[in-house]
Amino acid sequence: MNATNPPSGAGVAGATKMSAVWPAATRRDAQGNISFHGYDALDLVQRYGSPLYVMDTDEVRRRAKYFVEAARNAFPNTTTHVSFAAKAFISKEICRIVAEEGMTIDTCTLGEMRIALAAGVPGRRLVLHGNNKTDEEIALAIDNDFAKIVLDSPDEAARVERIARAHDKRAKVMLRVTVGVHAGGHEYISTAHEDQKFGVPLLAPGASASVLTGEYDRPDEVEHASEAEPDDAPRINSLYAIPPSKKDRNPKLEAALNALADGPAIAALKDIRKRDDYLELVGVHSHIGSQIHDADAFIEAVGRVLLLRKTFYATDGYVLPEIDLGGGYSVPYLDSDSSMDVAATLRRIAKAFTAEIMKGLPAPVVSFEPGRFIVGPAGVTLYRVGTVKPVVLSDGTTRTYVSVDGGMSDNIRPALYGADYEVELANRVGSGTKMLARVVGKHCESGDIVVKDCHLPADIKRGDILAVPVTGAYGRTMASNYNQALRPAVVAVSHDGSHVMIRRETIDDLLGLDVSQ
Ligand SMILES: Cc1ncc(COP(=O)(O)O)c(C=O)c1O
Ligand SMILES: N[C@@H](CCCC[NH3+])C(=O)O
Repeated sequence: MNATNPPSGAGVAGATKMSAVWPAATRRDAQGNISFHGYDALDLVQRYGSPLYVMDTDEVRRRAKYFVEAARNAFPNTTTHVSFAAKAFISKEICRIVAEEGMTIDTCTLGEMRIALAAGVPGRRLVLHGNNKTDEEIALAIDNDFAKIVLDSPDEAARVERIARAHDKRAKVMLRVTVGVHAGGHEYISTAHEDQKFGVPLLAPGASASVLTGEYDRPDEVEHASEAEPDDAPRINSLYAIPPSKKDRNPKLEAALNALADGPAIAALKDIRKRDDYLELVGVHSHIGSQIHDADAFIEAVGRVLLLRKTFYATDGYVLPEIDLGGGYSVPYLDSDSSMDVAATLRRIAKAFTAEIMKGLPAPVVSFEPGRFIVGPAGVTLYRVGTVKPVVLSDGTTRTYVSVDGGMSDNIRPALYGADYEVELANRVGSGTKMLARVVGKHCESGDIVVKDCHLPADIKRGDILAVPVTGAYGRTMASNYNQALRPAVVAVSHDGSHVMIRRETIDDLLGLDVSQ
């Protein structure tokens, strides 16, 4: 690797560890310099320019390993797959790192597919998602024998079948379902309620989701459940291997399975099965949202997916080999945020595979698709301070607007979701009492905020370096050229050195796109 400035911060006397929202190898020395694996923020900016995304690749590796092992430990008796959601961050180097740690990679556009393939990740370790895939994307996935193509709407099966037939291949497909669980950090990142664009609903319009909620393992209790009185001939023929007596039937489970049997998801699964020559149905997929803190939402979702699997076995005798439970695992952005215990959450998910819901069926392969959890906390953005402007507020207090050389073009999350971040002066110890400040970008929007409310040293000045942690996910990948800003470089830092992972855009890049005469 291409080592740059000699490590300083981590080794020097007085260097202290930062809070939990910073990559583990971040330190601050007695002079106030923040460093990553010993590489000072100021030196990195001087060498690679500003703004600068810093990606701690050791941290990415550590987090990938952690998730893969947590999944394996939570499900000791079945195969688990963990796929990295490349929409959170993608570069060839990150693809290689997560692949080395045993992950597959989830892509959803031609660009993501081509980068992952260019990294040398074989198609059989790639997944294709997307609610509006092009024929070209589908063809590339089929050509490269992708591990799965996740069908997002009922009509997609016919399209994929047609393209598979043209390539004389059998495509491995999953169906993405919307399980009706509302979860996630913001309305825009919640994906499993009915009124949005992803997936196929489980239940027919008007059917109440309450039929899918609750326990199925307590026949004594459910026997008295008035909404679920068993009728004489259960429609779900193969729910019971041997028809039981009325008293041994599980009316709540039957009600759930009957409702699912009438829903769009089962209809779509049946349709896929009809195309068996060219489509191999490998499972169902559920992703309920992103930045989810509440483990209960995952538990509710997995219960519904398992009920769907059971229903399809009962109606069609087909055992769906795999269930993919998507991503969405939250990370703390602020020192005051609690952090999700992912290993404990995965163990709780495993417990949702109750005896009654699994009865008569082999355990499926269980898959996950974390994005933010793997890369979010591994990234820090460095900015140079420009204009510093105190503004007197209507209550007489002062807020100081600290403008930096980036903004919503390198991190859209505050503007899009109202996301909050921590920020630290990274190149010296400030003096004076801390002042109320707002870190803003250089774009022509008043919503161009980097950190909405923070306290910064009163002597903050032009040329200082600010560091904003937890920007490794959905920063670079959602960056734009608004105001013709040049998207910043991504620099990898690790125990092994620092080097450019993605180069900074140049004015020539911009001019090169404008082909008008
Ligand atoms: C289908 C799918 N899988 C995985 C992810 C990754 O989500 P996260 O980064 O929250 O783990 C997303 C994004 O929300 C997604 O849409
Ligand atoms: N882009 C979002 C999350 C959505 C993830 C993709 N389904 C974020 O920055 O938090």
